[in-house]
Amino acid sequence: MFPNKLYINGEWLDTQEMIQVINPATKNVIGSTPNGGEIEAKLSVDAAYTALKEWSKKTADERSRLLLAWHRLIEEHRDELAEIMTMEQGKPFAEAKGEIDYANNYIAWFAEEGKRIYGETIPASSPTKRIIVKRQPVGVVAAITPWNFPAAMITRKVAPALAAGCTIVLKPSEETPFTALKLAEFSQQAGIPKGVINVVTGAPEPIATVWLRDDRVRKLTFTGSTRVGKILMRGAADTVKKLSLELGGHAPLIVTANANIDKAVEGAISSKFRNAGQTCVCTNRIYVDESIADEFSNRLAERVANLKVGNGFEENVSIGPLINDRAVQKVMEHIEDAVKKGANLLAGGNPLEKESGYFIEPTVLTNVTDDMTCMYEETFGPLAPVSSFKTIEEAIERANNTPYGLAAYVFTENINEAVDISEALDYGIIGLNDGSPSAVQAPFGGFKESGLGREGGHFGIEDYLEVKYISLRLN
Ligand SMILES: NC(=O)c1ccc[n+]([C@@H]2O[C@H](COP(=O)([O-])OP(=O)(O)OC[C@H]3O[C@@H](n4cnc5c(N)ncnc54)[C@H](O)[C@@H]3O)[C@@H](O)[C@H]2O)c1
Ligand SMILES: O=C[C@H](O)CS(=O)(=O)O
Repeated sequence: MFPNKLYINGEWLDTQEMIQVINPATKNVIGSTPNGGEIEAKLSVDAAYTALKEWSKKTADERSRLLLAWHRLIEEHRDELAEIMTMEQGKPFAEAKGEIDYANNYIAWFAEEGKRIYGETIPASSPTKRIIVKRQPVGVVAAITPWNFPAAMITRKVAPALAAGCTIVLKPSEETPFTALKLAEFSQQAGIPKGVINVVTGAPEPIATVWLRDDRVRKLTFTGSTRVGKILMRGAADTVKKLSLELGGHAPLIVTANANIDKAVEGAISSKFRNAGQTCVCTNRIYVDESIADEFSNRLAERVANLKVGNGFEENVSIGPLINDRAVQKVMEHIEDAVKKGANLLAGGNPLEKESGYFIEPTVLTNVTDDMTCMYEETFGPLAPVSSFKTIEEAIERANNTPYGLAAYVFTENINEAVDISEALDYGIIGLNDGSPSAVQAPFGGFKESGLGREGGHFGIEDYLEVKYISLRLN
């Protein structure tokens, strides 16, 4: 079930050292993958660079047909892929199936988008000149991805890269390598030629160092923490690589006095507790108008208390385990810090010894103030801190007071208020009465220290293209 070899140049390779993979719901070892290093990292660039010439010369139709063949295999094996994902990442099986569909929709979207890489002609100032603008593939792309979306964060990069005519070397998270390797297996079965996609599992630093230093790698695309994003940004400078960075977030959710409270509660549940609160766009702090703060908090706590926590394969489980012990500790530190500073615990608040997995109760805190760690540090767990505000201006100022700028949420039934607040928030993604804004058609990405560039939609292929113009002088 679990692929346990690297995928380089169409070959499945072993290494002497292996890295164990744990099921976070049981802490059992479910398999292991090669601990690839410098040698494998260089081999992967050799393969991608060799494959680039043929792959970039294929027509957009040819590349599209191969991407759609890959899409069909993923569709056929959706449940198998979802089972692997729940085993290695922990999310509920239904969420895992949803992620496979979401990931696969990126492949379908970019299989078509590759056919719309248009150029243009520009009127020249001389009658004997013509100016022709072309977009061409960047070249070899290095991709490094996180554990929280083991499929979607990969296809959101691989699909546009291949559609644009690039080839790619990919390092998935050491926590969740199997989904990536299984996707690679299906890409091979789909007929995507050797060297176009290469997957190197292993410790991140040695692999990234080789890729950053290799000037044949012309672009780095990274999804993960802002801390690591900054390390990679510095490393990419030496060879001036193009960069796409999808980094951390700290989403505010604003509920005004004009909100539909039931809609706001459901929006808070979906934006906060998806993937046990382990998404980059999860609500991290909730600001509620003081006139409805108690009513909102009590309804939210009532819903949260009914969320079932457990192994992702159990029926009706909404909250799976966190990815590891450090993640549980971080959430507990945020809860303890807030309570010590005066927050009230309205629901949850404890680790759960279920099957000895990394479980924690979904938690609601009220009477929260901005000096509490959870109000400025990414929690990345099922903790909903609620703070009240007096004026809309105050809410906007507090919501924008962060180095992050990925997602924000606004709940109000007043259209003028909705537009005013949405336009004043410094975030790349605004959920307006919508707790689940992510969509393959839309330009996903953030302001400030949440990243550079956009993934998804027609914006998402631009970052894999170079623009050149040809100045033609006629006789
Ligand atoms: N903006 C987005 O689209 C998005 C999506 C998912 C996750 N994230 C963010 O990712 C974080 C959680 O994911 P994570 O824990 O996997 O993040 P992480 O930064 O710890 O790891 C991400 C990837 O980087 C690798 N890595 C770690 N240290 C590295 C180094 N020194 N050099 C090179 N690579 C290194 C890891 O092996 C992994 O593959 C959160 O901050 C979350 O907000 C952002
Ligand atoms: O964790 C960040 C992902 O981008 C989540 S999603 O795209 O909103 O599903």
